[in-house]
Amino acid sequence: MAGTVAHGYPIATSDLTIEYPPHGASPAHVAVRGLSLRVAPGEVLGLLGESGSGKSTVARVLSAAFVDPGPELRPVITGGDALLFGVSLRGLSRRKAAKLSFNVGFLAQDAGSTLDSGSTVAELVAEPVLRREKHFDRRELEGMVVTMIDAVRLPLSILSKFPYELSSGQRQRVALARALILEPTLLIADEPTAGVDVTVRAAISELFAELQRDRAFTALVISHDVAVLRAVADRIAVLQQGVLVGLGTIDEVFDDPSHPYVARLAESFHDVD
Ligand SMILES: Nc1ncnc2c1ncn2[C@@H]1O[C@H](COP(=O)(O)OP(=O)(O)OP(=O)(O)O)[C@@H](O)[C@H]1O
Repeated sequence: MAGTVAHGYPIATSDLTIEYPPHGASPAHVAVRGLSLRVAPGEVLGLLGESGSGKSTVARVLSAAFVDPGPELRPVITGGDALLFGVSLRGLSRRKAAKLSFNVGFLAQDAGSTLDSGSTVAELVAEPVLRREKHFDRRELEGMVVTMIDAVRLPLSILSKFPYELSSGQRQRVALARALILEPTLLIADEPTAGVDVTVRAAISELFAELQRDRAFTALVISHDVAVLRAVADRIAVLQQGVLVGLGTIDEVFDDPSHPYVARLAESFHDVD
């Protein structure tokens, strides 16, 4: 990619360096260094790496135009660039951010377990639409909510329930419905199976893959779980200590690991196979 960033890709980063500025007694911290990636339309790229490797930092930078993580968590691009649909995220104007937000959905880490406990499922799934357009036609919205609940394979009887009345898998399905109701062309999903019982993780991954096939959205899926990425991702990017150490299909990356960390990962993965 030689330093230039391609236009038209849902996600393109070029030599991207991301830093957390100094905060109180903590010095500045470079969390991602020189990351160059492209995600093609309709592709699902999995971002894999151990805890602290920089996965969430990438997600935060890519979604910063729509979700402000708060001053302590706000990472800054200090080198290279990141583009969404050809729009640079460095010095993004409000107008461009608003325009991008029509195309990009974000599924935050723990989205299922942080649903507002005072709202019903119907209200929770309708909320992103009403946030964008306060006076959206109620009848049409009801139809959209029902379609979405059906799409995430939940029974309609769940619409009047509150999050605490649901299982972890059901809550995560509600979170997915909220992320997809605005029909984003790009979805950034940070650990879509976090907070979900181990027994239903595979079901959530399969549901994600099915929804992606039906709706053909592009996605960046962050996970430390190879099984999740095997179910949903076309290619994976492996991060270690903020540096890209592997990129390709899962088999390409693990069958020919050019980096010792990836080789170790591949070994541990084959052990459990
Ligand atoms: N708000 C912050 N201020 C300073 N440093 C931070 C901040 N958040 C994360 N970091 C540091 O940046 C690095 C990358 O963290 P990040 O949360 O992106 O990792 P991760 O791969 O998503 O980890 P996990 O899988 O545990 O969520 C880590 O070294 C972490 O300590």
